[in-house]
Amino acid sequence: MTTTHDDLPLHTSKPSRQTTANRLFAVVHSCAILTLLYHHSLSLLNSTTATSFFITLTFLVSDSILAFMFTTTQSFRMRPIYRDEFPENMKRVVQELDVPALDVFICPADPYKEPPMNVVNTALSVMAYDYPTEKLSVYVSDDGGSALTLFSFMEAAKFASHWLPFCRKNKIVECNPEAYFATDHSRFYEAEKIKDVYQGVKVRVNNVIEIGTVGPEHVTGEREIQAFSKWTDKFTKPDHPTVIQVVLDSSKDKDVSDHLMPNLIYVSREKRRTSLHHFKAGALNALLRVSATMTNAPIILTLDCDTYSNDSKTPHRALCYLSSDPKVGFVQFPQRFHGINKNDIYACEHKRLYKINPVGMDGLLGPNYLGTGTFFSRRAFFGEPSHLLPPEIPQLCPTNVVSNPIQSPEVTELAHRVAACSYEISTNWGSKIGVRYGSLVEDFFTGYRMHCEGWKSIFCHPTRAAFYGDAPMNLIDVLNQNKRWAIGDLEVAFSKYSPITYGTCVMGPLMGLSYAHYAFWPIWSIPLTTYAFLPQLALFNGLTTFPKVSEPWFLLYVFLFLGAYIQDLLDFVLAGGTVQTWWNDQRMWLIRGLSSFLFGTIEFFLKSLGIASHGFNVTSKVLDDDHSKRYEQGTIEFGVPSTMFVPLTMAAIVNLAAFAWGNVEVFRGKCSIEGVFVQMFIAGFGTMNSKPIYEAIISRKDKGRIPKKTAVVSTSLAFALFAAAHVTLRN
Ligand SMILES: O=c1ccn([C@@H]2O[C@H](COP(=O)(O)OP(=O)(O)O[C@H]3O[C@H](CO)[C@@H](O)[C@H](O)[C@H]3O)[C@@H](O)[C@H]2O)c(=O)[nH]1
Ligand SMILES: [Mn+2]
Repeated sequence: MTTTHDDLPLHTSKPSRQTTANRLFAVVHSCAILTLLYHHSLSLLNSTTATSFFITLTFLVSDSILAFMFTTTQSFRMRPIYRDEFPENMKRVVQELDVPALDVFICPADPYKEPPMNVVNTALSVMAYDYPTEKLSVYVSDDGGSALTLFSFMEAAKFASHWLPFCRKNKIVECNPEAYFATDHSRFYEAEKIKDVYQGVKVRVNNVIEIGTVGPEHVTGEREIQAFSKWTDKFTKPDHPTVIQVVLDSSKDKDVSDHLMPNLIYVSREKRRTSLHHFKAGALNALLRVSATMTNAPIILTLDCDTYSNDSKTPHRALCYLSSDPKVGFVQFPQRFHGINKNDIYACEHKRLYKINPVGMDGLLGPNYLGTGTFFSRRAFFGEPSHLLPPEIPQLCPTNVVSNPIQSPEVTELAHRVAACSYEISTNWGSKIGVRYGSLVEDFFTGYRMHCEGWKSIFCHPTRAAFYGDAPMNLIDVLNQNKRWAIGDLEVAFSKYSPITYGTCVMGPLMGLSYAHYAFWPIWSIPLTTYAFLPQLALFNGLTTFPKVSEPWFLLYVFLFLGAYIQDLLDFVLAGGTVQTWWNDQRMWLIRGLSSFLFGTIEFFLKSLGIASHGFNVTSKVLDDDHSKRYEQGTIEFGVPSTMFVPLTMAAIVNLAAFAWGNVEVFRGKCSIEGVFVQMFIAGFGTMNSKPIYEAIISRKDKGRIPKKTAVVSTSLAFALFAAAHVTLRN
């Protein structure tokens, strides 16, 4: 493929203008941190009582963790770069005949948490890519093993025969029908007609979902009967045979304008209770193999079931990079979300994770794999760039050319063989080939291992979002999702591939630190928990734990606090955020620290000791109306009783009590504001951040308030904590 034309560049890049300021600040802030740690060490040596020794030690440990996290964040600030790509040049340089084939993988897992109609829309949005149809195949891996999902796809295929020619003819860029019909579509006279067809599909699909089974009246053709015959009485989600159904075959299925349609293949890999199936990682590996037997496209796009395409030209953008450097293993688009409320109360936009940090890593070896919106070179799943690691059978090799039609008996037989749950036994799948097992954040771990093998990646973030997905819209969902991530991160942090040791040795310190930043993400919980309770409890017991306002050390604290917070704010605002969303973002960071990270860390260690086990809890993508309204208004939803809310509520109570107590003591002249200023400030800051919690306990009457049980347990535990502190701190 010819890709380099001097006068037609495919992409350019330029370093961020902030780089110099970032580096300077890193030096100054590091000096300040070192000074603080020195100060703590001195106090530790000079401590006279057991209590002051204990308190100083706790601050030393907490601040060392903050210092470590600060160091890891610097890796994102040393060499951020911005890229631009020119897909229109790509089109000029490469003949349509020469573009590589593209296999798209979509992974749904639960038809109730992930409405099939939305999954179908994701598929339709990519089937309508502005890409040669015969080169495009869409594979759906249904981990829910649900006939409802297959039924939805069969309906979708019929609708596709109207939708695809409509998009092509009218050059539609937003090809998710739901999103498209929600916008003004009056420009095209046939749009209304197609919308009716779409509504019909939606009604039929939602009916079937409501009833819960695909009744015989829906199964008419021979093909359908055969496909649904697999769902016998013995067929259950965790235990069932493989189902592979070619829903559309690009060699014969035509749309209403007599144009061929892309392949659409439904796969539900075999599952048995007796074998591990590795969640989404396993699903992706099954798709890697099944697709190899059918199309074996050199380019693969992986999508979560909710991530639909918002721009039909995206593949050409990705090709600008994939075709110009064989060492590029994947091109990552940012995760962006639709339907987030105005000030993003749950900080689900994850500006740092999905925008600021990837730009930083892009100047190094490239961003980490974010799980969705990623164009891979198939080759990257099979060993280092310079050394292909061949799979156990030649048909799965990325260089293999498939010669049989996708519905031929040979292909069908082989596809079933490689989708079997015993297939991976004593192979390299999951360890050296494909998506890697061993972490609940398979995306993070896999991208990391690829970078270690010498692959590069690219962060591609055009102004028009390439994809949109669903963010969790409920506090408990957010916390559970983040807890899953926390566990997965620690699995990487404490594996033999720990980024801090293995990673830094293989990829160099900056990449190693970038990955360490995520792998050790949950340890934020240690300093955050310390600062949420210790200064406050000390204040209650008349202990001063920070320098007086008049002491020079006080200025150090001011500098460190303001420096970190202002830099965070600036980064956030420069990346397009507002001050209000930033405030919510920092509050969610505190909330996660006291819930997801804390519980994730505990669960991880319990699991390491063999006491507990954990799985991939799929995030729900649906909301009821009542709750949706509260979400729109920006009210935090608690609602369900959960132990994860307990430390949060306790912290809210302790901070408020300490802040009030401090004020009383100062007013009564029992202590000087000079001495307790920092403690009062922290307690006041905690109180300010806890406002939604007080409301959720006291004034709210809706279903989203903190359940009585959680409130009572938290209050009792807060009292127990006061008592314990009284005994230990007052000596
Ligand atoms: O056993 C499973 C569990 C999940 N999924 C699918 O994986 C995707 C992501 O699941 P979701 O519940 O939406 O998790 P999130 O935390 O929102 O996902 C982020 O984090 C995951 C790792 O924890 C990555 O896999 C995702 O790509 C990334 O978007 C969805 O399409 C699921 O249907 C499966 O295919 N099989
Ligand atoms: Mn998701």
